[in-house]
Amino acid sequence: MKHVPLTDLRLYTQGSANEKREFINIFGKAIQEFGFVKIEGHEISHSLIDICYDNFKKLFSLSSAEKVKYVEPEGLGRRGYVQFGLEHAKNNNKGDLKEFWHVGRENFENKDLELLSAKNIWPNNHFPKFKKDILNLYSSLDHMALTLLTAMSEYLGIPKNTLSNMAKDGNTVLRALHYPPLSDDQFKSGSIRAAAHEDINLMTILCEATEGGLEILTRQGEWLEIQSEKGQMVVDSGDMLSRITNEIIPATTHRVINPKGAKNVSRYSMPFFVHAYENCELKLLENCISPSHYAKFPPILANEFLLQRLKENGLGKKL
Ligand SMILES: O=C(O)CCC(=O)C(=O)O
Ligand SMILES: [Fe+2]
Repeated sequence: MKHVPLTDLRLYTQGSANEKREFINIFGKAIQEFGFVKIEGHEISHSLIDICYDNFKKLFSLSSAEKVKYVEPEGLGRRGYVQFGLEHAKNNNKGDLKEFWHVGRENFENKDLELLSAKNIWPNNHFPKFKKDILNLYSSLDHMALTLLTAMSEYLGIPKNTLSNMAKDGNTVLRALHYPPLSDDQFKSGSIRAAAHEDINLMTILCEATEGGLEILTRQGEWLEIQSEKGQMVVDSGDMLSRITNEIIPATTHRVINPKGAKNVSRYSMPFFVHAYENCELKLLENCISPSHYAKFPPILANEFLLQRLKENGLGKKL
């Protein structure tokens, strides 16, 4: 397969029983066997995505001195601004050529989880509509994520709300990324925009990026570019889903390469990292159990797993 499979979410949300089954199979198989899938027919408006990109472009164009005012005091980068070059892929000490901003959940059904959650950091009042626009996109993506996790549970043959219940009130983050144009020195440094990595979370939904550069490592070991097209979301699964499914749904390695030649412009992207709620126990799903895997994947709380992984990515240090 040389192309990322494409499917239409309306088959699942509005289709007949057969169409629902068709979606579940295409979606599940694509994630399991290919690693990534493109989804059209979702309800997230293109104009909302554009509005959010405009907001973030303005934010990233502030001076560094202004932006560092929005760094999370604990230095974990869970919310607010994370400086250029700070995050790196696990087992890679070269910082990625990117800066980013994280927005977390504001509306919780379970108030205990709200108390546990890191608080969002909002830019000052030069950005009057920022919060409203971004939270609007957050809740649309959250809704889509719960639908996709329901379909994934059906694919795995487990009760259909198993995965969506884990992500309800989840510690999910919208990440807005800015990859600035690169200097000659940066080109020569050997760093790339985002080095090869797997996502930490259950599932990631990527809004279409403003430029190309995203590549996935196919199961045959080749890098394959993913073009994002208008109206399509790109979806992949992360380490948390891999862990609880006993690697039946592996996390797929991907990266963002540097622009080639003269096309040295900024790239913006907005992945939505779907996480389990903070004190959710990540344990092997019932029908994925094989006794020999318990030693490899002992149960762990979602937040503990996240903190462990953030540190491995260079984000655990106090600044
Ligand atoms: O910028 C992109 O298209 C992907 C970013 C990514 O993989 C990540 O931040 O985990
Ligand atoms: Fe990623």
